[in-house]
Amino acid sequence: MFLPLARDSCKMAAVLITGSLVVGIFFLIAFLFRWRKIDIPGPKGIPLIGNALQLSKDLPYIQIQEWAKEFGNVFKLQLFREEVVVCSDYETIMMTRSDDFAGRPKSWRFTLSIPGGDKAILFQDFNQSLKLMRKLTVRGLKQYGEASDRIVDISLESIEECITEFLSHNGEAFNPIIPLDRCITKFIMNLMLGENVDFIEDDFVAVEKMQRGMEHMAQGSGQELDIFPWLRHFGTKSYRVLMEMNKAGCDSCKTWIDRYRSKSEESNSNDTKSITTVLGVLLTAYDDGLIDMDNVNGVLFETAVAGTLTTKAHLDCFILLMLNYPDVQERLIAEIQAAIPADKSPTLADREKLPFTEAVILENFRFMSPAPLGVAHKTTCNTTLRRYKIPKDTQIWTNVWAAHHDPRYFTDPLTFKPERFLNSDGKAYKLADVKSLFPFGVGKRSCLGEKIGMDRIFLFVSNMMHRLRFVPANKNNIPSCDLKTFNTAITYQSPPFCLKVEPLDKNG
Ligand code: HEM
Repeated sequence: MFLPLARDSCKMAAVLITGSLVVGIFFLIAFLFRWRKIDIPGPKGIPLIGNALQLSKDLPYIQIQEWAKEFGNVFKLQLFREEVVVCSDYETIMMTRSDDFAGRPKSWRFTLSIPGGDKAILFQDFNQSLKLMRKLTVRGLKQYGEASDRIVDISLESIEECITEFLSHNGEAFNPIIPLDRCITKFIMNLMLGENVDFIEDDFVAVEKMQRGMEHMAQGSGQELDIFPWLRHFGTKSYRVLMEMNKAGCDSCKTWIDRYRSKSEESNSNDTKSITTVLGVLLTAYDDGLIDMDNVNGVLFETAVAGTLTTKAHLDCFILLMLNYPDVQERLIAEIQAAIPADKSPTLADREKLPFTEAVILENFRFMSPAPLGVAHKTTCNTTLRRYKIPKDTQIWTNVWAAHHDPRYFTDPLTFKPERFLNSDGKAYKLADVKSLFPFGVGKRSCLGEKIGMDRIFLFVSNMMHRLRFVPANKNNIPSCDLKTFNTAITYQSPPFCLKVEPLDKNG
């Protein structure tokens, strides 16, 4: 009685299992191939992987510029399951300024590794919470009015320390990157915590760890978690590394908050909770129940990283440019020495007197484009770009480097030529006037540290060139400022190099 029934059930089970497997495989293939949904031309990729392996890891912006020549200034890349729309010229990039393009794609590797995940700014999607976090951070950075003088003071203090360290080598060769890094990090720490909270060696080590972690991820480490987020449930090695990064970041943020709070209590006042520090503003919002600790940690982490890596890339390149273009350096020195007395330090009020200095800074921004591919955006609704329909949630990349090297806007674009930013009266253009130059991004997600970044770079360049001259350690082997020799990971990192400095006396 039971035997035929058992055989039937076995058959039934076999049919069900096979059927489920077939359906499962079908859905898996459909999921992996994700049938093309955006009708835009682009380079042909290989099944499953798309163009991921064709995209140069070190020079993606140059590779993308080459594809743009073949497929146009709006084209599509397929990166595993993800379709990415790339904009490669000034006009198209300007079209992405609207709210339609102000989202951020979800990146699991960044979300997992950053304290607060995507609840801060850089990786948060376009929503009310982002607007609040941007507003609070801008208030904390306080870049205007009297607070701007404070930024100059703390900036000059860290630059002075860097100059002293450079000069302490007494004409011997040294690697400038560590003192430079320290100068930039100390400034950002002061902005975040206030000058009352001491900057200690551990802070420098912590920020450096955060920077390295971000660079590794930007270069692809943990990428498989973006493609297959479910892998995180299996505790893979990448996942564990990202979680360690997250923990280290949270520990540093906690230390900073504890130090800040105890300084507040020590002085028995609200002095350190002043609205002119990023952490002060965030903690007030936290205490008022407007935001949670993930928001606070996330902004601390992002300010520490976004505020240092980009400035460092720019200044690192500036030093290399001075070694490679000694005529430009001599003209800079001559301008600064003539305009600023030897016993004074250049300040922001001296900008008008230093047009060539301003032009060198703009040309450095154009020449190197510190974030050559910007930071990926995402469409917030179904929209259009030129003649193409772009669905909601599509990733958008902007090739800022290509736009900054477009011969229609910048003649002889591969040459470093600061004069291009001087008008016929010898005055420098302002960044806001040069529409085709946008190193800080465009639209609703543009950099909120733009003013601080610009002021700080001006103070660094003018004060350095007021006090010293950069000289190659070996005149027959000058370190290259060719970006092809640099690592690219959101921003650049030059290979290590050495130089000498000469102090400038009153006559330069
Ligand atoms: C040379 C200096 C700097 C450069 C070239 C630079 C460049 C950029 C770029 C290209 C973006 C992406 C814009 C986009 O998505 O369209 C960005 C975003 C951002 N930057 Fe900067 N940055 C600099 C300095 C700073 C500083 C000093 C801070 C903070 C103190 C800062 C904080 C941020 C933040 C929080 C974002 C995210 C904005 C958002 O997603 O809404 N940056 N920056």
